[in-house]
Amino acid sequence: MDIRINHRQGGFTLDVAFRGAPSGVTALYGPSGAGKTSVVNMVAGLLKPDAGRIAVNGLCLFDSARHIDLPPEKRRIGYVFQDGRLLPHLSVRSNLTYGMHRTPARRRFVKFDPVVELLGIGRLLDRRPSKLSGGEKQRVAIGRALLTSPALLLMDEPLAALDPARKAEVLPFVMRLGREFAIPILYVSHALDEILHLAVRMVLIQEGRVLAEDDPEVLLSRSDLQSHLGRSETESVISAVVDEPEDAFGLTRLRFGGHTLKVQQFQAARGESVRVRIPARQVAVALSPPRRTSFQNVFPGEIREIWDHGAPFVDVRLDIGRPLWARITRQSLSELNLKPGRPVFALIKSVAVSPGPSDASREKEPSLVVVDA
Ligand SMILES: Nc1ncnc2c1ncn2[C@@H]1O[C@H](COP(=O)(O)OP(=O)(O)OP(=O)(O)O)[C@@H](O)[C@H]1O
Repeated sequence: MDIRINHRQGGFTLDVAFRGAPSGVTALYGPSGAGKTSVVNMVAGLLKPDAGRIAVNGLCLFDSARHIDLPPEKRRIGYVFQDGRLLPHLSVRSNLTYGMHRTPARRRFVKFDPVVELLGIGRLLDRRPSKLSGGEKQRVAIGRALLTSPALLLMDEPLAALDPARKAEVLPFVMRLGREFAIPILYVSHALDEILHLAVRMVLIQEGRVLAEDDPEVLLSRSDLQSHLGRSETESVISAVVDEPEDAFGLTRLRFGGHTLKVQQFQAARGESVRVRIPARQVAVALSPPRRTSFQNVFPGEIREIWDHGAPFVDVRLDIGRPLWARITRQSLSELNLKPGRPVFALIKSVAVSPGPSDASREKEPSLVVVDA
């Protein structure tokens, strides 16, 4: 993706540029009113930018300098809206084929049966949308968009209208999309949980501007972005792989950057990719390797940054091969004389594990599992 947009609407100015990931999910994340839907509508061709360029997979959709502005139906884009927008008078099957027949047969690379199977909607084909649950409607809407064989799938908060149970029902299907179809997905959300399940890349947008674009793991480790992430507490996100689903002590062992992280056993397959979320308050710091301790996870590292946000505690960013935040009191900071560059040991207590976006083996519900070790 090559997206560069300048646009004014009322008192709001949009001035964004980002590239996104060539495949998998790129998340557009930001607070309400940041301009996310406007960006997606401009990529879809529903709203015309004042200036800029929008290209996807080598196809130029809009270029103000070259006077290119393809109409929506020529853009090869699938759009999944928050509210599904199925055609009420048509069956599920006809809603699906309606999308398919919009694309000429020679350009169709997404086939009906695999989509129906992937989304688990085979038994719904003869029903009308009014006889579907919210989660089922969204799965059909995703199927309809996919069956247009798009070069890019736009998903604007596709889970936002669903209750937590329906959200958990649909999320695994979206996860599978990203890895089973080589179609890049631009996914709008203001739920970090969703992004950590799905996104290989994250574009942080605020007040019509891109603040940063990177792997979510990297963005979430940056202290300068913490106040823009809408999180109530500092935490680190580390990608890891399941090394041993159940060891001799009934723990699951995860591997990242040469380290082994032991967590309470959860259902996982060896080699599965996961994202581990570690709240800063679950990490302690020691100057020497603690002996005879109940902490299972102790990693050597170095202090990189001390982030003082004016509270009785400070957040310390460690480098243990990956960035890791620890929350300590001001008293500990002073007594241990902690400073950037100082070698230390990180003691991790509790973490939460969720399936990562690149994992192709997991079919289970991806709710976060909170585990202690
Ligand atoms: N037609 C319009 N005319 C004038 N201003 C508009 C118009 N449409 C949207 N805006 C303004 O543009 C800004 C960006 O809106 P947009 O819907 O793109 O944000 P968003 O990040 O998608 O928000 P949300 O998460 O609430 O959907 C907002 O300040 C909005 O009020």
